[in-house]
Amino acid sequence: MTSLRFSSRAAFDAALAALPGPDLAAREAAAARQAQLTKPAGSLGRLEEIALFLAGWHGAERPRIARGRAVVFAGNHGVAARGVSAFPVEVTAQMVANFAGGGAAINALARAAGLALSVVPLELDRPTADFTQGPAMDEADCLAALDAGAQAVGDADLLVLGEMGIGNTTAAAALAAASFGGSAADWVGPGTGVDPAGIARKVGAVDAALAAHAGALDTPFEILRRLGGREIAAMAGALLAARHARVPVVIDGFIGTAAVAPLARAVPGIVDHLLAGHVSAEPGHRRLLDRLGLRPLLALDMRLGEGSGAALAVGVIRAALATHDEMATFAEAGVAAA
Ligand SMILES: Cc1cc2ncn([C@H]3O[C@H](COP(=O)(O)O)[C@@H](O)[C@H]3O)c2cc1C
Ligand SMILES: O=C(O)c1cccnc1
Repeated sequence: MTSLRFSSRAAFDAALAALPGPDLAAREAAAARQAQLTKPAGSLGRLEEIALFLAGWHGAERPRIARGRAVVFAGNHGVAARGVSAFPVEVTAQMVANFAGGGAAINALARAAGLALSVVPLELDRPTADFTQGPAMDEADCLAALDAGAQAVGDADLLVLGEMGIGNTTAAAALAAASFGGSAADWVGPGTGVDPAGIARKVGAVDAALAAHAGALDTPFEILRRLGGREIAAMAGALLAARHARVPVVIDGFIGTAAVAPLARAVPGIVDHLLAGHVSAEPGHRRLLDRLGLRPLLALDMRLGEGSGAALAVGVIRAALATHDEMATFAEAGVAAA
């Protein structure tokens, strides 16, 4: 269980500055076991790396996922009023109702992956401010969202982070640009499917935001607060709290990855307990994963969000642990080693 609370900006900064690492002895023991399994060394490729990753964060030679959980955070964005999405803002709340009814893609994918699902709507009736005009959130708002994220980790032993928020690919592009530089056009993409005029409005919004906040985007907290949204800050809070509880996290698409960007710019090692579930079709996503040094597990041309690609990748993660746990060693099976 995580007990981390983001009661102040200083508490957030302190949590980011003191990240625990994995249990290296457990990781070593898992590597020693891998070397004895009945296969040429390295032949299971990244499945072997995933098993070692889980071993380190779970502190177990043979890690198991018993309490996998997907959490979908939802928030509304003032910048959506600038015509940056193909869909109206009402869809955020309507999709939250759909999640509750079990009818969204993430419901089906979480069930298929054996994940519990929680949905956390964050003040949908009170959109964040339009960040082209000023900060998206005040300090208390941003802290409340970070804290909602931390509380959602619960007793999960693998956490999938998802989001729902009409307009949030524009916020994600702004976060990526503020964290890693480049022009707005480098990070903006079609999102839900805007036309070229919509892309131009998105680029205009991101450029306006970068100009409006120039000189003030100097810390992870300020980047999140000024350019993020509640669901994005909640994902950041969740992954930071998960780190302190040594819970590995699977991130999803462009928006979920953008939540990591401000933290990683200041503390690159924040990505060490993360797996990138997939690379989405949103063009900025691959670029952002590259900047973070994360290699996606899947590439299926998905561009949905909700945690959908990350939930799908849990099947690969479970398979990696199954081989690690269930395969016989050379000695057990009487197979001649190299
Ligand atoms: C029905 C529907 C379900 C979704 N589920 C996730 N998203 C995705 O689309 C939104 C981001 O795209 P944009 O920035 O273009 O608004 C986010 O809510 C994201 O999760 C959805 C979008 C729609 C329309
Ligand atoms: O990359 C994503 O997750 C994504 C892309 C487009 C729209 N919603 C989400």
